[in-house]
Amino acid sequence: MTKLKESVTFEVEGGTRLKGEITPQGAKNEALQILCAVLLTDKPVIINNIPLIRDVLKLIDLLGHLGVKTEKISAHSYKFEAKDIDLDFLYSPDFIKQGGALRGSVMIMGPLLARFGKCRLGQPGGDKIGRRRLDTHFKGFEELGARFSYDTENKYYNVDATDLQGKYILLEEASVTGTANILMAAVLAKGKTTLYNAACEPYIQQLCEMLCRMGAKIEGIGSNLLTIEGVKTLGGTEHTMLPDMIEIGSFIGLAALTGSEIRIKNARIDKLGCIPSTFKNLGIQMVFEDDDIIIPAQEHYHIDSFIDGSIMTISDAPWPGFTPDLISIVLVVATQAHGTLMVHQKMFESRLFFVDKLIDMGAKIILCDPHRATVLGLGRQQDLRGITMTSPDIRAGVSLLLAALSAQGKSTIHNAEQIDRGYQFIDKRLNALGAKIKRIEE
Ligand SMILES: CC(=O)N[C@H]1[C@@H](OP(=O)(O)OP(=O)(O)OC[C@H]2O[C@@H](n3ccc(=O)[nH]c3=O)[C@H](O)[C@@H]2O)O[C@H](CO)[C@@H](O)[C@@H]1O
Ligand SMILES: C=C(OP(=O)(O)O)C(=O)O
Repeated sequence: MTKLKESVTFEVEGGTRLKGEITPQGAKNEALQILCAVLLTDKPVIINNIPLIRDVLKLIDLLGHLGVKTEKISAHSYKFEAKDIDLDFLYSPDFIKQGGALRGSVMIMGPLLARFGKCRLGQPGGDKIGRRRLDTHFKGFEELGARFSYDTENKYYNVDATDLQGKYILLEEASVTGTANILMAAVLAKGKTTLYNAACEPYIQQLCEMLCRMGAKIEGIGSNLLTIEGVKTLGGTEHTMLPDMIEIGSFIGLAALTGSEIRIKNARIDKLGCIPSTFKNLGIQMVFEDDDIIIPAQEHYHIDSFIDGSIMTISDAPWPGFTPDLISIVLVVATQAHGTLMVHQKMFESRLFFVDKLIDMGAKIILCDPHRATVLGLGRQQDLRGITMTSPDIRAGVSLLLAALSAQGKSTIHNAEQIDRGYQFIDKRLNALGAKIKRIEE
């Protein structure tokens, strides 16, 4: 496995037009679910199109410590075999450290509970973007008959069960990782589980399809009502990750903000939901050719108004609404549009604070409150200027990178390892389009 550097800085020379083709990586959030699902069987599972990003590498490492055998088949394909699982590892300090390094680790709980009757976890990591409670996960496990306890002193979540029993569960929120976790527990529970208010992002749809290929019985895939008929065991399978829709949205934003012509290859346009139409609302032109998205070089783009003439608002919502993970990108793209945009980040309360850096770069943004920002587009009458900044989270980080690429002069982005959590070799791939990004690692 690639050795990960602790600290990464990007030095970016901005103001260059980019041109060329880029192929999106496999989806980060899907990969985290799919990798956890290998724990549900002792049979081999082959996974293709694995993005080689920080969070995924860390999860593969964690699975290895749990006893999952990993074999590299090719650059992005691995074979996993969870035959001899070492549950003692759950009680080691290393486990707490490794689990705490990413959000996705929380999804080992459902599979381990279902297959071995217990699991524990310290506070999972992930973006610091506001409160990220796990109540939905644990209430779901409890509904299936598990006992849950929280060790407040050591901050451990514990679950155990002798038998999981299917039932009707109404989730209190359509949590993405929560749905994945409860679903993975329910596939091996006795009898029928009905999950209502389930998340239905493409990540979850892909997980359901993988589980069905392993022998699970799931109906309602793609909806918020999943019906699961428990089975005794699951077998092996082969799974291929979808292209990362958040990367695709980021590349659409990159092309618009830098006035560049970019072709995004093999985008699985059928799986992008309202992402393309949301960027179209910002005035960004897109041509769909086969499964590629071509964004032509556009000097100017004009934000639409609503039909009644009122100011365009873009907000996040559970799927099929607009994903919260693209809100920061939409915001940065609006800084050079013509017109005004209200950005409403409903889910997370600390995800918009990075706008102070954009304001320092010359953007006109009013942060109305932690959830809402109004962007007054500069319409390229004034360029952003390069500055030194620190990336607070993955999506803010990539938004700052986009801003730096469009700005005049040099920008320095510290804490860029945050960007590496979700974007594979981003500097190399964008430099191949003509960007000037220098990676400094310590
Ligand atoms: C590893 C992974 O897959 N991470 C994704 C996952 O995180 P994760 O699964 O942790 O996020 P959740 O879906 O649980 O919830 C995210 C936030 O939205 C709130 N919430 C959620 C559902 C809802 O109907 N109403 C509501 O307000 C929650 O209270 C929470 O604050 O989903 C998030 C929401 O799409 C994404 O930003 C993350 O990239
Ligand atoms: C919030 C995100 O990731 P995580 O849930 O892994 O922190 C994200 O991918 O934008």
